[in-house]
Parts: sequence; structure tokens; C-alpha cells
Amino acid sequence: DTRVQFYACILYPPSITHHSPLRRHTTMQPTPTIRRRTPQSKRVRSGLLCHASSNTSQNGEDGIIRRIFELLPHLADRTCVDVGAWDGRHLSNTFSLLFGQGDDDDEGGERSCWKGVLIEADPLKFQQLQALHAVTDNICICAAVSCQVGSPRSLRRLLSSVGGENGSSAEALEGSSLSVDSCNSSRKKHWRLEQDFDFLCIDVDGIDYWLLHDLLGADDDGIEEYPNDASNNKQPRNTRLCSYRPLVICIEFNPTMPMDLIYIQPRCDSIRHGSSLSALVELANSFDYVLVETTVFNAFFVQRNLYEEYLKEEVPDTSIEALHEVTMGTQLYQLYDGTIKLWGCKKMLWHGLPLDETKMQMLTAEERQFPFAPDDSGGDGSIKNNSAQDFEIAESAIDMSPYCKQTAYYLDYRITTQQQLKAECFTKLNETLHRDGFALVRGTNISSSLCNSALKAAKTFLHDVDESVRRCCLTTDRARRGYSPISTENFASLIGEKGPNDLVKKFRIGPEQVDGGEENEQKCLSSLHQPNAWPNEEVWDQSAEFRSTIEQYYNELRVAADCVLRAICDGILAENADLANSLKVVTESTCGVSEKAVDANNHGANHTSILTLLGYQPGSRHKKGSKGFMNPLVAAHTDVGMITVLLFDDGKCASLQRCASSTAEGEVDVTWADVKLPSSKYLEGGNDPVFVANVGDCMSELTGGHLRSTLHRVIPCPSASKGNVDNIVRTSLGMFVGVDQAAQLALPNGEVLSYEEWRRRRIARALDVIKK
Ligand SMILES: O=C(O)CCC(=O)C(=O)O
Ligand SMILES: [Fe+2]
Repeated sequence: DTRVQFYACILYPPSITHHSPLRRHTTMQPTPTIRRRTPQSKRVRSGLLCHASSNTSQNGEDGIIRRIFELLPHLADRTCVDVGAWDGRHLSNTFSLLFGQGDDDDEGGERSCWKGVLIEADPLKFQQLQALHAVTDNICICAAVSCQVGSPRSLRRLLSSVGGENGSSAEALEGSSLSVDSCNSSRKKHWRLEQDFDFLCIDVDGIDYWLLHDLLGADDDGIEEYPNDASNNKQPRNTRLCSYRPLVICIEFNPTMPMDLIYIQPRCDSIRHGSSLSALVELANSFDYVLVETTVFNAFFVQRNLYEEYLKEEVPDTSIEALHEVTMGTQLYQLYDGTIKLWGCKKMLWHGLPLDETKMQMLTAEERQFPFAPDDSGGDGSIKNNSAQDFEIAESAIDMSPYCKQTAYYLDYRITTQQQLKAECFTKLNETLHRDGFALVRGTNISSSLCNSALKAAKTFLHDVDESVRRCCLTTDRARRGYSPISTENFASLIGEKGPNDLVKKFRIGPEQVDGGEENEQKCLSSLHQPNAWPNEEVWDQSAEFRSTIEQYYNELRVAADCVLRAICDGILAENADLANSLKVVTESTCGVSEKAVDANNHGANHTSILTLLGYQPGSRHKKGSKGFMNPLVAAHTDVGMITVLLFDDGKCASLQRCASSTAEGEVDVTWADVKLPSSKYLEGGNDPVFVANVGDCMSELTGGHLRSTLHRVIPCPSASKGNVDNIVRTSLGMFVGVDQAAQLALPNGEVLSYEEWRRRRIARALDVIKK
């Protein structure tokens, strides 16, 4: 039974090490170690819990209930009341009693000895409930039970209407909008609900505490107070309604509440908080009931005298600690510097949303300092600040693991499915892209050491070696492969503007051939598939190492970038199913991406993704008084393809900026926001790498503009480029994701053309600008 297994893994949570990205640590970087110790539990598992099993119940309740009644004296007839009965079957704790199922000894042939009253507020579910019980003597009532004092829909009044002298008393139900199915049914045998009926089950997701309180409760609540309705000529009456004393009670509590919390939700029908287990235990004890077991959501109580006589041996310790363990709890703790940390269940149980630590902070990253630290803390106080900022940036990045990793350890308490995690991921990603046009992503499954090596290799090639090394692999075709020297490209043209050439050196690699054998060889000559141009080993002795590092980074990042693209796509489709046709080209290109996340060779073989290494250094635009002072190093532009996934180092001479104004493209007063990544130190510390992701023109067009391709640029930073800053030059690695060149794009405007044609048209427009 999968439910029992599910139940077992909640009650016996595996010793989860929370594989947070912060886990890998070295002595270089002050990263915390965060793991989960399996605490010593006082929870007793030898009692009724041994009998937990589910036929229709959610977490083993069926078996526990059966065991309790096995221990109590045998009776030929038993009665139960189920408040919040739903359709009578789904997650029901009374179905197995009433229909005699799940009873191994019973072979299903014998009739159940149980009769019941089933109450359900939802009219549609009630219909199903009624149909289920049509040929039984069970009584179904459609009513939203109320905890308002004097309400005609109080549980006590509803139950008192069952089996009055003339069967169900229609009179007692007057003035309330509810229906009892047995009223006019001649086929049903009328029966009376005794005060000490056998089993009460309450599950109404809110006022459960008050329903129990009022049913067992003080006499006052039993006084019938009909409103004095003059038009009806009805006199207020004082009729004492009996209180009830069921032998056994099963009632739902809020499983996120700590064991030492007594939380009683307000006495109000429309409020849905739930109450804590401790509150229910206090209430039950006050009416001489004893807690005998709990499951994830439900508590079981038995009359004290029955407990003493029949259950004490099986359940010797009735303390909450012995009978419960909070498995859905969420805790906060504080670090000395004022960081608020989250622990335990990191998801909103009833909304399915992740709990976001970054939204729970009281202090900004800069404000987080220990207030009592000695003034001279041994030097550079800014080091701490920087790393705090790095963590802040990293934590704001969207965790792509549901798309990029295959492991299951991030399934919090195993309640969340992979699909739910993916949904959380794409929702957050697309929200961020909507808001900022850019997003930071982590959890890509790419190691920090690969990122480091790739950045270092790129920096060496673009900045340290002699220009002759770079020139030996000069690009031959429109800057698609190999080296493209400084001031040879013009990104302003990409948005149809005339401007000076960009001051950046580039080196590009991409896919070399199309999958599919010899007949496709022709295609290899297309602009998107051609041989890469690597520096000659005779010219540069580190050439082979450079090549293997960059190739490895390319292979792994291309797959990760496909995962990001897939997530964006899933997010768009979740909201706009009608874009499925337009986005088919992307879903097909990224198909299998999560199944084979680490298999670089095995999917998307016909992709056209290009990796560009970019090198920036101080030059004329950094010099005050020079003509081009403060002109962008890369002019404002939008990226052309599907998406871009970018990584860059600490180099201080240049800064990436995204357009941050909501004003339409082309308007004069554009405001710019810096796009920041955690520092290189953070990456060198072995932490999970963070990348920048943004949407390109083609993807934007395919989504009918749902996601925009945001304007961005790289500007010079003159002040940071002077003095003895050791990291002045800046290196970045841009992965420009493209799909199969032959893939047919079905644009939302109805036009159909291949990806290659689309690109050619896009670039031709830009070239026109340059020619003019
Ligand atoms: O180097 C960077 O940070 C961004 C470069 C860029 O936007 C591009 O090459 O498209
Ligand atoms: Fe760009």
C-alpha cells in the first residue's frame, strides 16, 4: 500500500542531509555546514501505530481505528458520525467501518455492524455521498456545520435531529438550509443516535476544535435559541439538547504547529487556521478523554474509563511526546549577524509554495553585522561584507535543480513531486524574467571548478597571451567561429542604431556538424555549423589545455542552458497553452533534457548554440577627455537567439547593465541596473555557480512577446580601472542558445520559416544599418 509507505516515510523521516548548495565547502571560503541530525525521538512506535494501515484513510487511520475497537468490548451494533465526510470514500476514515472493507477477517461477505451519520457541506460531494449510501440505513446530511453559538447548524442540533421519535425530525431542521436524505425515504430504517455513540470523526479544516468543544460541551451551548422571527410567529424556545459522549474520537489538527504551542483558532465559521494538537489534548482531557495515538494530521481520543480498562496495556504512555512527532514543522533560527534562517519543512503546506528565506529577512545584506563585534576585528571588515553579499546574491538566484539534476534528495520530506518542484522553479524563473528581463540561476549541476577553469583559461587567452596567438585563429566568417579582435563588431546595429564599434575581444565556438550522416554534410557548410578555430599548438603551448577546458565548459553549459530554456518554456505554456504550437520548436529541441541532463552528447544534437568568450580591458572609453569617454564597450542591444546564459569574473573595468525602465524601447530616458554575480572568491570557494540568464529575440517572438528580450549593454568603469586593483580586466563567457537551424518556427502571427532563415533575416536587418 503506497499510502502506508508514504506514511512511514513521514513518521520515520530518513536521515536527510540537506544538500544545499552551501554544503560543499573548503577552508578558503567561510561557508557554513548545514546538515540534519536525526534527533533522538521520544515517539513510541509500539502501540496502536503498529496497526496503521489504509484502505481509504490517508495515513493509516483505518488500521488504528480497527485496532481500537478490537480492544474495546465487542458489540453487535455500532454507530459513527463523520463530520466532513466528503464523498464518503476519498480519504475517508469511516468508509471501511460502514462498508466492512479492509477487514481481513471479514472476507467481505459479512455485513458491517456499523451505521453512521455522515455530514458534508459541499453539495456536489454530498450528491456522491448520498449515492454511495443510497441502499444503506446510513443518514447523510448536507450542511455546513457551524460553531456560532445558538446556530441551527450546530453539530449538536444536527445530530439531535437524527432519529427523533418520528425518525429524523424535520421540525428540528426548520429554519436552516440543509437537507437530510432520510427524511422522506421510506426504504431507510429509522434509527436513533445514542448519546454515547461509538465513533466520532471530525475533519472540517478549521473549526474542528469548536465542533468538538460544543458537542461534548457545557450545557449553555445546548440551549436551543431560535431567533424570534415575528413573521413566522415563532416563539423563542428553551429546549435542552443533550450533549454527546462518543467512545472514540478522531479529529484533525494542524500538523505544522509545534508541540508546545496551544493554538485555538477563533470561534468563527469562516476562519480557517486549524488548532494545535496540544489544544485538542487540553480540550479532550477536560472532558475526560485520553490521547491514545496520532497520525500526521489526526489525533485519537478514547473515554478515560475505557482507556483505563482496555487500552492502557497497549498504550501505557499517553503523553503528546510519546504519541506524536512534528514532521511538517518549520523553524526559524538566527545567526549572530542578524540573518534569519529557515529549517525543516520549507514549503507552504496548503498552497504548495516554497518558503523563501530571502523574503524573511529583517536586515539587508549590508546591515547584517554582529552588533557587539570588537572594533578591530583583525583587519578587513569588508571581507565579511563581500561574502555576505555574495550569499545574498546566490540565494536570490533561482534553483534549477529540478530541471538540471536527477537526484531526489531535494524532495522535501518526500511530499513534493518532481513535477511540483519544476512548477515552483519555472514560476519563479518566469516571474523574475517578467519583472527584470534578466534572472540569476543556480543548481545547474555545473561544478564551480569547471567554471573557474573556464574563466581562467578564457582570461589567459584573451588578455595574457600575445595578440599573435589570438590572430592565428582569426574568424573567417561573420564572427561565428574563432577570434574577433577589439573594435570589429557593432552591436548597436542589432537594434537598428548607428554607433561606434564595440570595444571587446571575442572568441567563439559552436557545434561542428549536424547529426545524421553523410547526406547532411552539405549542411555543415551552413553558417551555424562549421569547424571551430582553435589556436595553433605550435604558436601557443597551452593551446590543448585551453581547448579541452573550453570544450568541456561548452558541452556542460549547453545542456544546462537547454534545461533553463525548457523551464522558461514550461512556464510560458503553463499560462498560455495556446502557444504550444509556436513553442514546439523549443520543446522538441529541449526534449529529454531533464531525463538526460548530464548526457551532453545525447540530445539536441542539431542545436546551434554558440559559446563566446569576451574580454574587456581599459581603453580610450575609460579616459576622461577622450572622444569616446564613457561610450559603452558593448552597445545597448538585445540578444538574437533563444536565451543567453552568462558567467563573468570580477574584472572591474566593465559592468553589464540591463534596461530597468518600464518605458518602451527606444525612449530617451532609459534607466540601467547593474547585473551582479557573486564574486570570483565565492566561486573559488567551491560554491554552487550562479549564472545570468536572459531571453533572446527569437524566443521573445515565439512567445508572442509574453517574455521580452531585454535591452542590455556593457559600460566602462573608469574609477575601478586605476590603482593597484589586481582584477581590472574582465572576462565573460556567454552561451547563446539556438535550436536546430532547420527547425520550423511557427510564429504566433502565422508565419512559418526555419530558424536559420529567421536568423538570416534578423542579421540582415542589422547589416543594413551598418551599410547605411
Ligand atoms: O559580457 C557581457 O557581460 C555581456 C555581453 C553581451 O551582452 C553579448 O555578448 O551579447
Ligand atoms: Fe548580449
